[in-house]
Amino acid sequence: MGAELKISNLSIRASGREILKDINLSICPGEYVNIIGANGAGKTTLLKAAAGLKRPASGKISFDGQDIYGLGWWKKTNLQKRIGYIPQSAEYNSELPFTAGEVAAMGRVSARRLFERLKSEDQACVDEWLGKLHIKELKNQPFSSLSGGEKQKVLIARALTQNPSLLILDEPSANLDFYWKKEISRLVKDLQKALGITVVMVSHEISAIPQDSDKTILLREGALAGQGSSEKVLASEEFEKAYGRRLRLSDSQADGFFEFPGFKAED
Ligand SMILES: Nc1ncnc2c1ncn2[C@@H]1O[C@H](COP(=O)(O)OP(=O)(O)OP(=O)(O)O)[C@@H](O)[C@H]1O
Repeated sequence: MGAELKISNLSIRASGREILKDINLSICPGEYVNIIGANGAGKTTLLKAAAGLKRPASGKISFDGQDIYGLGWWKKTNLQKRIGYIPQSAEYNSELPFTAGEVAAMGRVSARRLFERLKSEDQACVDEWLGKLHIKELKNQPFSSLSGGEKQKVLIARALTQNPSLLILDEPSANLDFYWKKEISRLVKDLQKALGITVVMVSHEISAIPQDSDKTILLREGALAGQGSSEKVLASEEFEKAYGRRLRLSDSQADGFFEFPGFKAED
């Protein structure tokens, strides 16, 4: 079952600067939400705050009605176990000497106490997800030797073995080729449908936004510049202000994703 996320009057400061300004958002259980915005708009900061990793200067983030930053550390840590967070690829150390199976199994560690050995059912859970993501044959391969798309799948497996009710992904398609960009988004969309989990994904690629997403959120210079259906947000004046380019949606695409060729830049 997906989690509900409510963000009220959220402001975040760093180095004396306000990098998120008075953000108000409501994400319903089981929704698939895209976050877009130009470089530096505040997308990663928003995701980190939602994952319990960046304390607000003011405002509140509620996860299923619980104020994340109002909880004591024990309750907060337990709540965070229900959040699968996949950071930007630049933030994980791909040279770590682990196999793909070991990285995926890290998600199960959160279900156990520190230093407690994983049980056979944990291993079965890891195998199950590696199988569902079609990467079982990579289990004993060093993580560092995997391709970008394979690494992303392993990190998704790690998040899913945690059995999350909220999956947060920060540009999972970055540095991936055209095929993998869509493949990762399609995979996450299928998982959201099948498991009913809430998904919040930052994407720089319009072609990685599924047309049947529930909502797209546009950030500009740390502020909320738009939210609603993807069609509405991508065709909005606010989008033009954020990206300096106006897009007009033309025919929808047969494969269920927006395509750059599906947009026509207006002169
Ligand atoms: N710890 C910090 N100290 C100072 N400034 C920060 C800090 N963290 C983030 N910022 C600034 O806040 C702004 C938003 O950063 P953030 O990483 O959230 O943007 P983003 O929208 O995810 O960008 P990108 O698309 O480039 O990944 C940027 O200008 C960044 O330099």
